[in-house]
Amino acid sequence: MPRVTVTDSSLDTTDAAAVTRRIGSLVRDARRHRGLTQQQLADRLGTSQSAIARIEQGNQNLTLELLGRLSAALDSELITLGPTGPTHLRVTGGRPLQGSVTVKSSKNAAVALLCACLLNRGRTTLRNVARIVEVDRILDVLRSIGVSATWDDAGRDLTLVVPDELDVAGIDADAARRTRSIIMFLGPLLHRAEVFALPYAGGCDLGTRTVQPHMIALRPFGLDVEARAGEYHATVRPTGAASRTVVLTERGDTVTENALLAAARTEGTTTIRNASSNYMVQDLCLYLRLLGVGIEGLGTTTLVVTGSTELDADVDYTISEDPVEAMSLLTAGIVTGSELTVRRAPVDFLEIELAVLAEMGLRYSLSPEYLADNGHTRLADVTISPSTLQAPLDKIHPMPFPGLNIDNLPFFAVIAATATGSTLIHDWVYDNRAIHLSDLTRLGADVRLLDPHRVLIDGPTHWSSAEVVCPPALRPAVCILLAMLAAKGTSVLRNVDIIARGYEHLYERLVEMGASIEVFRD
Ligand SMILES: CC(=O)N[C@H]1[C@@H](OP(=O)(O)OP(=O)(O)OC[C@H]2O[C@@H](n3ccc(=O)[nH]c3=O)[C@H](O)[C@@H]2O)O[C@H](CO)[C@@H](O)[C@@H]1O
Ligand SMILES: C=C(OP(=O)(O)O)C(=O)O
Repeated sequence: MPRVTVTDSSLDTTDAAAVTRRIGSLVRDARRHRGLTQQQLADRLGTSQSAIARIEQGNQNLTLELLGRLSAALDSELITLGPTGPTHLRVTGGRPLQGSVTVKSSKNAAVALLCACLLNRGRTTLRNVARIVEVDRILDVLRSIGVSATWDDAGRDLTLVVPDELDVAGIDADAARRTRSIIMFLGPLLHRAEVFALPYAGGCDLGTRTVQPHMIALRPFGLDVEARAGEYHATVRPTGAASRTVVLTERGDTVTENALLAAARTEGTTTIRNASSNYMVQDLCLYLRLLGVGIEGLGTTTLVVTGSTELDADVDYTISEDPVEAMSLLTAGIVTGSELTVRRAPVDFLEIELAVLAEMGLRYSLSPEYLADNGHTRLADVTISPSTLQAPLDKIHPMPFPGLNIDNLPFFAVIAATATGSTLIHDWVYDNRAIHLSDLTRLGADVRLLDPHRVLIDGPTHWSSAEVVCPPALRPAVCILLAMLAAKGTSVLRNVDIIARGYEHLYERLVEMGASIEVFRD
């Protein structure tokens, strides 16, 4: 959440009216972020709606006392004295978890759908949106170009309305540069402007992640992109073709989504070959169908899209459950030897993972399947029991869906460390993700990096507590936390802010299942 930071020097020089206006806009953003109306915030403060309106417009003198009450009412620090430090965790492990936990909706579908709303002239309501930093970053970017985004009172459903004219030049470049998903603005924006610029895409530190497949995929739609001075400079020259075939050079998830977003508002038929059929792509296809886009081949590697230049529908879409969250929660239970139920697990996208775990000796049962609220994705409750695990005979490696999900691969490292024998984990996809797994040695695991893509893990591990700085990558960071839950004694995980990029209330939910995790700052 943005906040005003007051230092001695800024107090001397800052124009008071400008600060009041800035705080007013922070109050408005924080209120909307919490899904509150002005009246609801006024009720919390015991004041009137018109007083809140004045504060938000920067027309109200603000005392420190009032700021404190506003911060408390919004559960958000609006003003800080000096820079705030990073967040750390103190984890006392070595005890089993118990009970049940419900999987939240996926980060990766949420970001795709937030980009997709740019195609719709009507209202988009996304339901069951995960409250994670990655969503906030895309929302910051969308709002900066003029999109209205409002949370409902419970803060779960998000309504997006896109204006006729977007202010692409006013884009919040800071927020944009911190997410890779900004690359998915190319597909929708190519319908809106002939020339535009976007900041370079960022994201986790996983080594080089190419954007070239996106450029190749969007060329048949007339998009030409030149990367210079930290920006993608896009030029669009409509091709006039009645139909087109896009052959993806990589079966990537976001590149498939970009091609879908471009095809959705392009008249005629687009055939996308070597398409990813992963979970976020399926969520996106289901949403686009609600907008009136024809899509055949859902769940396969050939998608045939019948687009329309005008997409104007008021739609509600409920984002499906996150297979990577489900895998994270299952891993928490497995490595702590727990009896635990993970509810609403999208088994559609966990089948290989569960089959590998069964081979390793995991005892688990599945409830009868039921459908997610999107009416499509198969869910089940997975109950795991304490099990003695053996290393698998073959290496564990990811493949595009329906293979083992690359984002689930790091969790197999922690699980393999608890199993007897040697497990080879081969991450052929990312240059830098496997490297972060060697941090598990700090907690006693025998993890050998054979080369940047392969780690050999010998178990079982006698976990020991340690102090570790969080790796700068989301999944490996969570893996270290889960290993700390397995390790007897008190561990400290430093600089955990990255975890909030993709997980909502992870620590609180683990604590509800019996984990001992304390959040602290320096
Ligand atoms: C927002 C989002 O949805 N992010 C997901 C998406 O990122 P995203 O779609 O951005 O993934 P990338 O394009 O970075 O692809 C991941 C890596 O795999 C390589 N590659 C990919 C496909 C292929 O057929 N061949 C190949 O070599 C790419 O060169 C790259 O190095 O997909 C990744 C791979 O599933 C996931 O880790 C990310 O969580
Ligand atoms: C790599 C990941 O995401 P992103 O594409 O957002 O960096 C991830 O979710 O693990």
